[in-house]
Amino acid sequence: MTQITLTQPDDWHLHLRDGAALASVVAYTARQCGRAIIMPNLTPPVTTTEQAHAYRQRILAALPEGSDFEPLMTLYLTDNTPAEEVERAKASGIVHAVKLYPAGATTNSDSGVTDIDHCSRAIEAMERVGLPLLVHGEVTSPEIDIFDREAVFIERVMAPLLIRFPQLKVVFEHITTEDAVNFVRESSANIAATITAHHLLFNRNHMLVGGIKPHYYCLPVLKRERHRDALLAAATSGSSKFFLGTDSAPHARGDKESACGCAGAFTAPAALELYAMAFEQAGRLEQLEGFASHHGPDFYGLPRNSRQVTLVRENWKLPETLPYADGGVIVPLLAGDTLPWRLV
Ligand SMILES: NC(=O)N[C@@H](CC(=O)O)C(=O)O
Ligand SMILES: [Zn+2]
Ligand SMILES: [Zn+2]
Repeated sequence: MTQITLTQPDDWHLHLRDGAALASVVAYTARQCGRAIIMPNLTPPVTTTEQAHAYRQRILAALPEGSDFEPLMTLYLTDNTPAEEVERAKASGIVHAVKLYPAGATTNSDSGVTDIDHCSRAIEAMERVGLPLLVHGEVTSPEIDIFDREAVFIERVMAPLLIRFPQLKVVFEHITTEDAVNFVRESSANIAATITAHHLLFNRNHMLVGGIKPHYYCLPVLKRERHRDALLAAATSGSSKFFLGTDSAPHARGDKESACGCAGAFTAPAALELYAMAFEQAGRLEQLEGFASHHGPDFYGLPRNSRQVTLVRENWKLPETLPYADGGVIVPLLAGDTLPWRLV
């Protein structure tokens, strides 16, 4: 195959940041995707519909001239999110989901949920109005090994949550384990998952063998090959429960290449190309369109994009660095490497 034409994809999990950082990264996604679910973990986080409105305006203002990219906004769930805020969010038409970060689980999650029991009324409202809950699924207890945090979350938080709120729409975000794949497969149709390109392409050896490579460090952390295999099988299976969410998470080079480096892989500049590499590796390029462009909008109850995009088989080199906020630079994942597919 030398070229693939598919319905334009959307990114169902994206970090755009704010201010100068936003201005330096938004065009990469706008070039590839029709829409993206925008993560609310700013400092301070986006906890109200009013803040989501204002953030959406800043994103639109940062878009390249003529772009019709549509940011789909989310609210950051806290211990104190009132049910009324959920209703306001749904009524706004611009907020498409609410994001659960367990407090302390990941970048900018300090205001996250300390105990999901504090959120019962808000979650009950989401279930009632049909606003999906997006979940960073890791426990944060210090005694739980970082490689086990997703599996333990399923048992302690996710499974009980779904029993308590059987109609709630849930996206298990950026899943990284065979445990999560099986859990989502066996759950009802209102439970889906996003999978990143980096978790489809890499295991923890890529991050740790031959020297520690901070650009591969993200949360949930890369797991062993057995888990990557399960993720690749799920993504390429044709199941509508699995769809594209890059979790592209920009951090300045100095914040990654550091004695205490930030979690997050910056994949937006070559997102679709990276997914194509993974699907080709599985011998399932024909399943890319469903995963990238159909399953997400179908789950969210939105129309599929009407435009098409084309990938051509053509080697191109990802730049070593790209300009970032305040005169700094950012290093995309696979910087300096040659990729076999290129979006035209
Ligand atoms: N994935 C990451 O490693 N980092 C994300 C946060 C997140 O999605 O958990 C970020 O905002 O930098
Ligand atoms: Zn996360
Ligand atoms: Zn994320």
